Amino acid sequence: MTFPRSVPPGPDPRIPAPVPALSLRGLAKRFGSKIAVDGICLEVPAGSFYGMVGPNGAGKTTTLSMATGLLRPEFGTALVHGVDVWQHPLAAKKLMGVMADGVRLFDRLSGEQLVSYAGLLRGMDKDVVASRVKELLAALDLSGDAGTLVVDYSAGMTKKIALASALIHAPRLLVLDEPFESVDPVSAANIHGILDRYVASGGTVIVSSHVMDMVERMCDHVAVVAAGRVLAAGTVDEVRSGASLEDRFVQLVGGRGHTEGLEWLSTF
Ligand SMILES: Nc1ncnc2c1ncn2[C@@H]1O[C@H](COP(=O)(O)OP(=O)(O)OP(=O)(O)O)[C@@H](O)[C@H]1O
Repeated sequence: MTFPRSVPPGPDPRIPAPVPALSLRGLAKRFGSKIAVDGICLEVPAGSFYGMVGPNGAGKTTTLSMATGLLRPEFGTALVHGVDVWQHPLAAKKLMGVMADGVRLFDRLSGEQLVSYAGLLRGMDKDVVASRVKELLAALDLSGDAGTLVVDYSAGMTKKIALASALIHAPRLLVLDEPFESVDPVSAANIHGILDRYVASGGTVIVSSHVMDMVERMCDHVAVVAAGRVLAAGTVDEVRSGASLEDRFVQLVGGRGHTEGLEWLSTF
């Protein structure tokens, strides 16, 4: 008599593994003697809402800049949906929408002109660009300031117009460095809604943020980065492992700084 053989656990080898939206392999960057990014490896699953958190100077912006073709890595590779960002930058950039932190916009254009320019630069039809610009400005509550020069926008408005420019070509992957900084709560909720819908329809979002609470509410995956390395990465539940993300973050990153030596602050 023969017994049926038990099926070994694990993925079916006949089904190819899904290609991650972003795959970082050993990315590294030094500025002088400062190691900003120390061989970061990260897989961002397609269709995920991925948060990258870390203390000031952790290497988040440097990592995202290397991942999106803005800063050449010293070592390592970045693949967007399997396309090497540094070997095939045009193909990779077609798949991405990027809102970088601290990169200057063409701020002598009006908001409407800037977003239109972003669409036309990507070879989009001008009528499609015009209708999408209108919809994006309305969704981000910027219709009333469509004709205002970006140089005269507030910090939050500038974030929103940069986001509109990143969305205009309907990319498969959105990389947003600090998208909520300076943005008011109503606009933040609007942006959150837009991003949720985008992820629900199959897009992937990566956001860097310092706001743990927001990342915990918004993201399904998170990576904690410090000193240019990934300390923990996975689903939000895996990373926080029963604690709040903020507590887990403090635990991983090494606790709060000491405040001794500031006695003079209470001598007024
Ligand atoms: N252009 C540069 N020249 C010299 N050092 C740099 C440069 N850019 C970044 N660094 C250094 O690299 C390290 C990582 O900086 P990075 O901006 O990537 O951190 P971050 O995690 O984005 O920080 P924050 O949360 O404060 O924005 C820091 O020590 C920073 O001083």
